[in-house]
Amino acid sequence: MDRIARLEAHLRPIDQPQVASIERQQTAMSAPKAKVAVLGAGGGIGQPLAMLMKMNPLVSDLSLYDVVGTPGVAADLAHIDTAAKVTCATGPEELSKALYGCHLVIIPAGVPRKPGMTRDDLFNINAGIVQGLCEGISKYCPKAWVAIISNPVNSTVPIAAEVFKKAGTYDAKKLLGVSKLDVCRAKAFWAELAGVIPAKVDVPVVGGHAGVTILPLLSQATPKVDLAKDKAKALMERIQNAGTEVVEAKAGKGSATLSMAYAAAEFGNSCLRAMAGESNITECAYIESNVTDLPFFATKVTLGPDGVQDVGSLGRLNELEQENLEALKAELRGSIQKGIDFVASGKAGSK
Ligand SMILES: NC(=O)C1=CN([C@@H]2O[C@H](COP(=O)(O)OP(=O)(O)OC[C@H]3O[C@@H](n4cnc5c(N)ncnc54)[C@H](O)[C@@H]3O)[C@@H](O)[C@H]2O)C=CC1
Ligand SMILES: O=C([O-])CC(=O)C(=O)O
Repeated sequence: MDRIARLEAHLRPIDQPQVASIERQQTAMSAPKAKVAVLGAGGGIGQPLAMLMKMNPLVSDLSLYDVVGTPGVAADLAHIDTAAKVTCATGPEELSKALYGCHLVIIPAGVPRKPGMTRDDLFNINAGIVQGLCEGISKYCPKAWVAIISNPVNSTVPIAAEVFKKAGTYDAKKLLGVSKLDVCRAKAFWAELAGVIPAKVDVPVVGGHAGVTILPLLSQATPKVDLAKDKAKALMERIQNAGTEVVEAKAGKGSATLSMAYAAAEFGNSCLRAMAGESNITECAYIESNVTDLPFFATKVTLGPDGVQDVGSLGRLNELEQENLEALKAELRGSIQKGIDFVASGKAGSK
């Protein structure tokens, strides 16, 4: 190769993948550093969620925790050439290591449904798991935002609140039940109906995260689609039963994992963007609320640097939605109380 050819080779413009990789690294370098923990990282949701968080440039440290299987997931993810540094911890004696210094903790730990079960049937196992993990959070990262995926969300979020209250670390603005998958489903189904791409769709979903407590506000969906009452009712029921649709299709092999991982990664990204000071970040989330007479309720919220900044109102409901709102209250109230009573009873010992 002569001198000119060597010089040309040296000056050859870098290719697209290289540019993308450099841009990712630059974004990550200029972004605030966030440590994110996934508790239940070895599971059906935990693994793809951990991968999606590994790809998020706002994450500097990704902490993977589970009672089993974490080293394999961590070794695997550590070979992805993104900036987030992966660490892993296994079992309660390593929980402190997993949580120390975390800004955001996402919890998909616990058992999933099998066909024929309700989410509430998971309470007996998952309530204690969430309680134990939240006791750890109150000790090792009491200022972290906490996003709870473990079912039954209608009860596990009140459980977390009670644990934090007992420990004196409760900040209602930073405790978020992840109901985003209901919004993803509502958007996917509405987009099909409206004949547009889901990115152009908005559908608020309020209430809770189980059966009839899931209340999609189709009258407020955009773009507008004129739906007869029976069609709107059928679509509302499809959204309410969408989790069961997946449980049945998986026929005993668990519940939604990939769509949930996607929803949680998007939700986590919103939390990190808000934490970093970006404004106008909105999500639907199940939080402590005074929008209704129930102590916890999912609505649209605006996230700010310190957690929930504004809680959206319900807006105008049509007759069908108003009927459903009244109908869901008894079940949701019962699930909330069940969570509160569980912690008060001291049934699950602290770890
Ligand atoms: N909020 C929502 O929209 C959704 C919630 N879920 C819920 O998410 C939970 C997890 O579902 P999958 O990932 O499919 O279940 P999975 O069984 O595949 O994974 C759960 C993981 O949690 C781990 N785990 C159990 N006890 C633990 C503890 N004490 N500390 C840390 N990790 C622990 C298990 O070892 C396992 O790796 C279930 O409760 C499910 O109902 C599922 C889909 C949607
Ligand atoms: O249905 C389940 O058990 C899991 C879940 O919460 C969902 O997919 O919405």
